[in-house]
Amino acid sequence: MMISLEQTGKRFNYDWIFRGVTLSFQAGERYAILGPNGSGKSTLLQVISGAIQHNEGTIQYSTPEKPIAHDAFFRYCAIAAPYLELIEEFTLTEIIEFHLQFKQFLPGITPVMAMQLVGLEKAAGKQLRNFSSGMKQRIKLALAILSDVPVLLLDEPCTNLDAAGVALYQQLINQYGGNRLIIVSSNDEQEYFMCRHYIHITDYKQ
Ligand SMILES: Nc1ncnc2c1ncn2[C@@H]1O[C@H](COP(=O)(O)OP(=O)(O)OP(=O)(O)O)[C@@H](O)[C@H]1O
Repeated sequence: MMISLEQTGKRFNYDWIFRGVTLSFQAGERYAILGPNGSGKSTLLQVISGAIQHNEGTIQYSTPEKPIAHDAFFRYCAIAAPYLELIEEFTLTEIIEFHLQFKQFLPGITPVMAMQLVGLEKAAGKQLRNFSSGMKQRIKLALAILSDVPVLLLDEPCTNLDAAGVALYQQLINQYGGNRLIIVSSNDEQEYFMCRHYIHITDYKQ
């Protein structure tokens, strides 16, 4: 999967958050979107995901075989982000079952394994409303990283994680990141440790 932005810009009301973004995200590569609080990292990631509409320029998604329509891209990507809420009424087992109605796990990964990989197997029957914020973040990461999709979009992936949680995140990426396109929005090196390409959002302020 390749994602190409050409002179892409996003504004809220009269404020341009970024303009003139011309970038190509290549299959198998790992990118970090960097910048201070409020600079627009998360907005750029959401524009890339198609969750919010850009105001100028273009975004194109393609595989080596064919272009991917904007309204089909969601099938090819998994997202973990602070603003994406889990359904609090579900138990951990139920949220995994629900997730698997839309996305498959990587080959060989079972729901029980997914829980074990993030240290939550004992909480299988517990309602998510009773999980701590760090436990919820572990679930979001497992659901995203273990999904069998070619693109991972991670917004501040270590939000609410303690040191053990950060280590788990890094282990999940190392073990299951594979040859996928990964884009991380972050200002914490522990979150983008695996990235070789850096995008500084402040380069796109006009
Ligand atoms: N829906 C919206 N309406 C108006 N302004 C918005 C909206 N969403 C974001 N913004 C503004 O866009 C700017 C960029 O926000 P964004 O969340 O992308 O920053 P960020 O770099 O991810 O910040 P942080 O590091 O704090 O997460 C901020 O000034 C924010 O207030």
